[in-house]
Amino acid sequence: MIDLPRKTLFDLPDGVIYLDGNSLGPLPRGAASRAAQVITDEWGRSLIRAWNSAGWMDLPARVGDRIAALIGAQPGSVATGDTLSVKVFQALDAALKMRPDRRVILSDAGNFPSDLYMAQGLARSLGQEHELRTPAPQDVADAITEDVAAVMLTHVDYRTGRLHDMADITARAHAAGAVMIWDLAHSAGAVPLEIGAVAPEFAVGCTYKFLNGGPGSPAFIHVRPDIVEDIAPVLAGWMGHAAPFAMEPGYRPAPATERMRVGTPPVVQLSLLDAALDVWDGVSMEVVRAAALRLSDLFIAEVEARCPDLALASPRDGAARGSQVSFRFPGGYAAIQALIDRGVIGDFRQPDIMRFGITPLYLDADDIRAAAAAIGEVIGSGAWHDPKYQIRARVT
Ligand SMILES: Cc1ncc(COP(=O)(O)O)c(C=O)c1O
Ligand SMILES: Nc1c(O)cccc1C(=O)C[C@H](N)C(=O)O
Repeated sequence: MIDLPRKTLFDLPDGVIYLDGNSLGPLPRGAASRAAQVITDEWGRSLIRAWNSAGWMDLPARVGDRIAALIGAQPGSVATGDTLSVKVFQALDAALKMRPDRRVILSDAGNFPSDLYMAQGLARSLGQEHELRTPAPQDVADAITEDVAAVMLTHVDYRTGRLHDMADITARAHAAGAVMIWDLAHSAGAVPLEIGAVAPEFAVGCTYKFLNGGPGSPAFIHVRPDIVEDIAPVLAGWMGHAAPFAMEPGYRPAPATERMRVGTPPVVQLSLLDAALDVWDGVSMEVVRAAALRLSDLFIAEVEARCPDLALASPRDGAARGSQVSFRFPGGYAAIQALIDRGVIGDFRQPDIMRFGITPLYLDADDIRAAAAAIGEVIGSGAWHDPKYQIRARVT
């Protein structure tokens, strides 16, 4: 088993402590050279022949199997491609069609906006007969009533890092006759997952956060193998067809989860992701999780000792927290800008959340102490009051 951290596998700029891998993972060294090879050799020299000669055609399924291993799902049960928002839409449409007599989509008020927007858009396209319920995250378990068609939740809350009890909620959903969809955006590569054992009907996620696949890297969708053959995909694209190159006029779904593919795979991004996944070789998710909890507890203690004005927004109990730590602070936006100026990169989420990703693949205790010291300096000195830190960037 390989020890952590694995900093040498990442190309991080000097002088930066990166606490934003929960939004965009850093560049794995192997990914840059693989991109060069795919672009220059495969695309440049092999041209269209590369679909066969460089294995581009098999890439989506191969990468899907590597993700399946990281989320505890069966080989062949994960398809890759598109964006997470698209995968949410596909999963929710399939879930609603599995429960045609029910009209309620249950999510929570902390869910990522795109997931909620997708549910709203889908409901509109289905004639506005469905109701989207969004109780507070801690009230979801009790809100799973027998009129719920689909429970659609993000496992780790993007703002607070609060973790839903996946096994308990899935069991409750199934007991109530509802279909379960988990969004693993902030879980895949962050916490150990046993999707096969927990057995939700669907799990979706992105690969540019803790899986370090790069900006815009493809999303994934897992469909439980025993239901997949009954799914008629709403986005019936040719790459989800049983025989794409037969060019038949009518759609016939591919066997198994491959039917959730839509169009041409993003070959360069998939190749980058494939290379990025090498950093997990020989790494146990349990070891990553234990290290993340140690580092997170240290971070909380160090920040709280220096900054009484920052209020912990994440659960104090590590078992109830994903791989991020968030604090509430009214001047949070400016404080994050001041920290970025000092080489400590975290991010801000409305209305007052300072958010820090804890990623043991490339962070150690010295980084955590240095980051906490910088936070103490920015808050304690009042440096965040500087007008230059109040200017809002387009992407925050
Ligand atoms: C929980 C969650 N769901 C959905 C999304 C949207 O993903 P995408 O922009 O890849 O569609 C994100 C992040 O952007 C997210 O954090
Ligand atoms: N996908 C992003 C993007 O294209 C630009 C900026 C940020 C993102 C993110 O992924 C945000 C992220 N889902 C979050 O938890 O806030």
